[in-house]
Amino acid sequence: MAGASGRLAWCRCLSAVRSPLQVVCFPALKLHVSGAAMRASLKDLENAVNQVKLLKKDPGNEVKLKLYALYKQATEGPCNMPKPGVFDLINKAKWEAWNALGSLPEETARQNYVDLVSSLSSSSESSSQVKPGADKEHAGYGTLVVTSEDGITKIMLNRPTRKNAISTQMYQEIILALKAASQDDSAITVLTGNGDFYCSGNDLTNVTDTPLGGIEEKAKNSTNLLRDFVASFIDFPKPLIAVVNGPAVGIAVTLLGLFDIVYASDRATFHTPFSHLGLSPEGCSSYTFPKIMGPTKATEMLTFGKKLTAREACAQGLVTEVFPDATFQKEVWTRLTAYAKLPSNVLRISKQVIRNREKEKLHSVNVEESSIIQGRFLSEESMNAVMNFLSKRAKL
Ligand SMILES: CCCCCCCCCCC/C=C/C(=O)SCCNC(=O)CCNC(=O)[C@H](O)C(C)(C)COP(=O)(O)OP(=O)(O)OC[C@H]1O[C@@H](n2cnc3c(N)ncnc32)[C@H](O)[C@@H]1OP(=O)(O)O
Repeated sequence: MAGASGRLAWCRCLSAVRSPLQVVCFPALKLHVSGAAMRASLKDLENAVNQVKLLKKDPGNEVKLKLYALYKQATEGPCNMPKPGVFDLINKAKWEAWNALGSLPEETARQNYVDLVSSLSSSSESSSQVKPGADKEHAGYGTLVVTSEDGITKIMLNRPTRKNAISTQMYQEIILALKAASQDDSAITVLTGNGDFYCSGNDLTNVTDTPLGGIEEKAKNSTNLLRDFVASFIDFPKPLIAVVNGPAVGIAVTLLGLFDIVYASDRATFHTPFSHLGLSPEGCSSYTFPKIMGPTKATEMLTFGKKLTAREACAQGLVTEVFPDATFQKEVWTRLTAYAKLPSNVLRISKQVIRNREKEKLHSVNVEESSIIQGRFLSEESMNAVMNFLSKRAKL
């Protein structure tokens, strides 16, 4: 176990390996209006920030630094940070890019940011499958696209450039989207991913923003969030269907045991590398997986990280049916549209008859797994594994 000071150093180290694009992609928009005469509006800036997330091609470090600097200048004004030390290469590069903008007015920085993103977007076709402005789209989500149509509420994970990794914001938004879907008039609810992945699991950079209370508080907050997140799947009252459009990793796989139907493209794979990350099973998988596939197959997956193809996952009962990737979307949505025409009350009732007697057990498993994983977050094994991942992806 690392000591408290070791943990603090570790957190600082993690912050240092964030790439500029990451900072540009996931800023909490702390905007303040600084004048009436603006060209690009605050909304334009927000839209541009969202557009960056959909860029298909990595724009390269130079452009990422430029975006970072313009965003900081547009939202906070001239560089106000002490210069990082010589060995803090990434933060130093970011500081230099921001500082180089001198006293450039915030409005100009905002306009330059919007122009730069617009030029990048026109040269890089968006990888989104989302039809912008689809009229049944629910507004207000930053990491999801939620639509309701033909009796189906579709919750689409929408961070394709991060393989739909689940950031803290995405955990919170999924909880909200499930709550809303449980109360809307759709008959069924679908979870799927935008782009080539279904979901790459927990966003491993979730650990980098450590609160004042330190890593212990972070682990406690994260565990509470994880527990509430999983509970919202356990409690979901109507048929919940996973449309697994590509590879699934970690918590995106374990949760499948709580879905009512799982349809997968034959391109999908199912991988839970918990031991490699020093983590223990979550999402009630320590209970649902042995029930679904038997304890030995569950152990191969959850303890030894064996990756399954879609057909293997189907043979083991984790997946309901596998479709060829070329016809996956068409076949699945045709099927689901027909299912959603069934009377919605009886769909709810049937789900509850099938699932309710397990609910109490699932909640107690969730609480137990969350408490065990809280200890794992703080373990050296887990910290080292996350550090390795983040160091490898730091490109500066
Ligand atoms: C102490 C507090 C802790 C807070 C925790 C919150 C509570 C919940 C915890 C739940 C327990 C854990 C559950 C899990 O889900 S464990 C599994 C986590 N996921 C992974 O280990 C996958 C990691 N990613 C990969 O292995 C590969 O990226 C992947 C196979 C998914 C794709 O490989 P590919 O080569 O096709 O693509 P890239 O690697 O180039 O990926 C593109 C960019 O996306 C970034 N990426 C991908 N996955 C993640 C991820 N999970 N987290 C963060 N970022 C991710 C990747 O780094 C690339 O970014 P860059 O272009 O900037 O390099």
